[in-house]
Amino acid sequence: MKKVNFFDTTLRDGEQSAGVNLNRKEKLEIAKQLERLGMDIIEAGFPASSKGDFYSVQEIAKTVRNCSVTGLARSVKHDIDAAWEALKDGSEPRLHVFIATSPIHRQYKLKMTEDEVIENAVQAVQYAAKFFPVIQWSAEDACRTELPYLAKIVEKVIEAGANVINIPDTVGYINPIEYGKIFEYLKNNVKNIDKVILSAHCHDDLGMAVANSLSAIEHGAGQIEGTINGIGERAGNAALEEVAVALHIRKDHYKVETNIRLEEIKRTSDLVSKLTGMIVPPNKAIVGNNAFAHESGIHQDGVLKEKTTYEIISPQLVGVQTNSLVLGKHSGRHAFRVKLKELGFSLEDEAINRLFEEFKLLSEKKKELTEDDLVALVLEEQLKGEDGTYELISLQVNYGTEGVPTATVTLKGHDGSILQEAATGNGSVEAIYNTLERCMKQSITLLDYRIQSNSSGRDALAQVYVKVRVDDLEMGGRGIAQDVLAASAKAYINAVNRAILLKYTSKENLQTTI
Ligand SMILES: CC(=O)SCCNC(=O)CCNC(=O)[C@H](O)C(C)(C)COP(=O)(O)OP(=O)(O)OC[C@H]1O[C@@H](n2cnc3c(N)ncnc32)[C@H](O)[C@@H]1OP(=O)(O)O
Ligand SMILES: CC(C)C(=O)C(=O)O
Ligand SMILES: [Mg+2]
Repeated sequence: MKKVNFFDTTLRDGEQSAGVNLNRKEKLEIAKQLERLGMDIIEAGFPASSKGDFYSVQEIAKTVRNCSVTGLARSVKHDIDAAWEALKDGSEPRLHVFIATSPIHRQYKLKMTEDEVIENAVQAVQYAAKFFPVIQWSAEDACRTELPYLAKIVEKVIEAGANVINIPDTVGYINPIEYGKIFEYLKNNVKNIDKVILSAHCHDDLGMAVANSLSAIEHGAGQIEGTINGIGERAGNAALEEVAVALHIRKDHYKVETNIRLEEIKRTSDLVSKLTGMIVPPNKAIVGNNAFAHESGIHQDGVLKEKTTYEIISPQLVGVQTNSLVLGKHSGRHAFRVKLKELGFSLEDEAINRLFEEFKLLSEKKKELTEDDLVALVLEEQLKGEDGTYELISLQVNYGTEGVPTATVTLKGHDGSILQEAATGNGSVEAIYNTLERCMKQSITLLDYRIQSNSSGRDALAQVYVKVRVDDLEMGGRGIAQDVLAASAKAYINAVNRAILLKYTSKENLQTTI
């Protein structure tokens, strides 16, 4: 099977992402991980561009031994000299020299004629060949270059000693069919093209970088350039992890192999994201947090019955521990039941059905329900199951910075009677507790009150723990609700109910602490 080389430019083109700046240590750490990932070539930087880049490239070239390390240079002696100095101690020093070939770049940027660009490119390659065993030459903006001219300059640089010819889509302009045609054209119109490796370097301005890279492979490219997570100048480069996994999953179609150790992908992505500060969108293919998450009931049911119904990539293949069934408003009973079991609850069907209804109601209010939310739901259900004396029917709190907080509570008593009271307090919680005390006609002392968010986010459930003394008995109670005041009321009622139960029914098995 034909082998395709992977050329990673996370540390060069990737670092050209607006706002990204990696120091030497960070670059080295990423380079080592790229080596573990099985990259064939690492473009470690642009040595002539700054002292920092020079020393980073040098250190990476000296450290990384299992892949070829390269550095970028313009077609000027100074850049090539700097690259040689930085790379000469590497295991396979390789130069990446480039010049723009498109009419727009020739005319406006370089201010050179067609012939001057060719002369410049040839001289640069000839000069570099004195030092470097391997030279990659790139036609910047190749995809907006006249094809006969592109073929002409490629032929000349091959003659001058280039070993790899890169056809970049510098501005992300091309589409897969057109890109394939460029490779075909060069194969048919350039002398000695079969003596070099053709390379693809795609940008994602129109969202086609990965598709274009795959098309290049179909049309003879032996090397693919890109970055981890697709970071890079403007909209970024082709995401190498996507190309690698596409080649693996669709081996039947592409029929090529690579050195990439797919199980290192997630780790590499996480590291690059952490060190560059470029956050991976949740829906990003392969490495996004949602890439292996199923939210809708029908999909979850399918995946539970047979993973391949909705998973073409196994998460473990790319180093993700497991897929996940995210419970939200689109989820169904199958996934709900499995999740509860995973959390250690063995519940009767009836309880599950009851909980599922509550879960659906809650999921209307909350985007995603976390495991903590589910535990809270079950515990809440279990609290309800206790044969308590009081049950909260309704709660109304009046609070304003200028007024006195007032609470109105309706409770159902042990005999089914409805109790309604109102009272004030220094704060809303105190007003609620004063009102409850009045409803319950007991002397209750609040000993402890703790509140915590059950998960993260604005819509997290509130969990309140209280400790009360009813007569001489101390008892803990817990309440969970979306609103902190409702959770506070529930916790208080729960504690009192437990104290009463313990006192009058001698339920020894009731826990006194929570
Ligand atoms: C498509 C790409 O990603 S190419 C790589 C882009 N990466 C970078 O530019 C990052 C690093 N760059 C830098 O640090 C700086 O641009 C440097 C150090 C390379 C050059 O800085 P300066 O000398 O101040 O030049 P500046 O960047 O303003 O302009 C670039 C010059 O290089 C010329 N140039 C651009 N590409 C090439 C090339 N391949 N070969 C020769 N000259 C080139 C431009 O025409 C311009 O020349 P001019 O000064 O005669 O007009
Ligand atoms: C330097 C070249 C290869 C480049 O990054 C581009 O053209 O996008
Ligand atoms: Mg680029």
